Amino acid sequence: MVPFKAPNRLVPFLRSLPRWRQPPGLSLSYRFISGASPNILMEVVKATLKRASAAHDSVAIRAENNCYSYTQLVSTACNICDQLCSSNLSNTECRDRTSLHTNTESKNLHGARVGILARPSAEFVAGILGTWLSGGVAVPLALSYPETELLHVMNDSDISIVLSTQEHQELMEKVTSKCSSNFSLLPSVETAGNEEIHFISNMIDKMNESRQIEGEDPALILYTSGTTGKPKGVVHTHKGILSQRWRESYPADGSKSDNAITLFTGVPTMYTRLLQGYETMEPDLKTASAFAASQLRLMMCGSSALPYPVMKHWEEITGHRLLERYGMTEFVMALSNPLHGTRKAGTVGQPLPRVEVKIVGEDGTISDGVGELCVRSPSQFKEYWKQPKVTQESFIDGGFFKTGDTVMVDEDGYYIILGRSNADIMKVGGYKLSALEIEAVILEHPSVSECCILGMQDEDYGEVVCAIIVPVEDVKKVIGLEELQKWSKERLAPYKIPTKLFIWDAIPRNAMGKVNKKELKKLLQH
Ligand SMILES: Nc1ncnc2c1ncn2[C@@H]1O[C@H](COP(=O)(O)OP(=O)(O)OP(=O)(O)O)[C@@H](O)[C@H]1O
Repeated sequence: MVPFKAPNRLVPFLRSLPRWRQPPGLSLSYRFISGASPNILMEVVKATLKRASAAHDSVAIRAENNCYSYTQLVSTACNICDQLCSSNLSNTECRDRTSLHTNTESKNLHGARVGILARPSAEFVAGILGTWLSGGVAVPLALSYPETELLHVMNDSDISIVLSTQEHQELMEKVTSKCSSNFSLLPSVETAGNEEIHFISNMIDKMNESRQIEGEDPALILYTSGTTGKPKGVVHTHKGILSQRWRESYPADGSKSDNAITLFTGVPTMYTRLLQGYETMEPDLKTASAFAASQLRLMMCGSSALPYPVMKHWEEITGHRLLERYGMTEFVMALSNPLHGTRKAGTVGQPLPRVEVKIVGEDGTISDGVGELCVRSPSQFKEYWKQPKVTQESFIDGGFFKTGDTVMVDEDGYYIILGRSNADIMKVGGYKLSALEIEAVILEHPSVSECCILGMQDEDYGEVVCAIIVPVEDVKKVIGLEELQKWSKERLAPYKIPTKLFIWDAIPRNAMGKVNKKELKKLLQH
């Protein structure tokens, strides 16, 4: 459980990266400059540059046992910017290819898309910064994507150039050649000298004068996980990213060193895997791992429902009650259990500051019961890339985004995610059932390791409740349908009890550890 290295003070732009870009192994520290006006060139980049200038030696990123200073990060980003602006981009109006060092304003990719494929590393962060410096729009590419998925994202977002590291060079050269984009190696982040420090302060002056990029301009295109269909490109603006800036929430009381790792965030599958790893450890390693985890300030979880047994087990071992929250690629975070106060299992807490929510019933009216969650937030995306119709259909009056998730609010005002309206809400003989509710109950069974509930088509009932179960390893007796029904009967209403059961070795999951239920249904129905 120990090997994760997590951010202690997060640089805000990293918060905007997809969660598969923030796994264990990457940590960074941050002290941010506040009070900047929101409508000038790339506030996040500027703040990082300022930080580099004011405290060039302080650690910006820790990854894979190395520390990288702000100066190292920024000077590499500047090199990348140079590299991008001097590359021969086929579909980019790169007006001027003069050196960035001599003329910042004339260098601009004018919103050309730059794909970035690299492990979570200083190079990845420098790639994002360098892209923004050059006036490009960053499109992070998932390492786990097979070639077809990469091609979908690259063609869809019309990527001009892909930045990647040597280890992925062969693959990416092949893929880029198939979609007529260019390939370029990301330089490694290395030590910078005093000249660079001088250069950085010049850069800040130049950027302060510049008005090339406005807050409303696209900064990032994040592709959704593709749990419910082909991944869509979610366009985030510079202004939207800025609105996620973390305040100085970590008190500078000297109780922790600057380099202390204090925070970890993961998806439920990561915690499940960490717990599985923990179970196989020798006692000494178990103790050391549990202690190290207990020293963190905060541990969070999101992206799909956190099974209660995982939450409970994690708390028993590390002392951390996981803070569960709810977000989407489209607006990053919206609902969260509190930092201080009660973290209620099975809920995702309440709206974060400046986030407004509505629950809309099937008849389109505002409901205080069960309905679709609609969200309006300052960190909201601008549009789906090249999908104006889908974008338009995704909002209701007043600019509230339709999440497609069915929710309800409990007696304390905490939100409960009942699931994706089109995949997790089953219609069984006139009842509407939440697959997530049933999964949560079955996961409590001691011989169940993973569970997925699906509504399978049925002539009589419309749908019937079907369970796919992965048994815990070395279980003496694999659970059968009879035992499953007995367990469920004591905990669920009769119409929620599964009537079909599949026992599998593993449940297929995407890069985010999520199950594509639509695909699974198709598979099972054939
Ligand atoms: N804490 C949570 N509990 C339950 N579900 C969650 C939680 N956090 C996020 N989700 C689910 O994840 C969804 C957002 O995921 P994301 O933006 O990564 O794309 P995706 O929905 O998985 O993929 P796609 O949009 O391509 O189908 C939410 O709409 C919600 O269904």
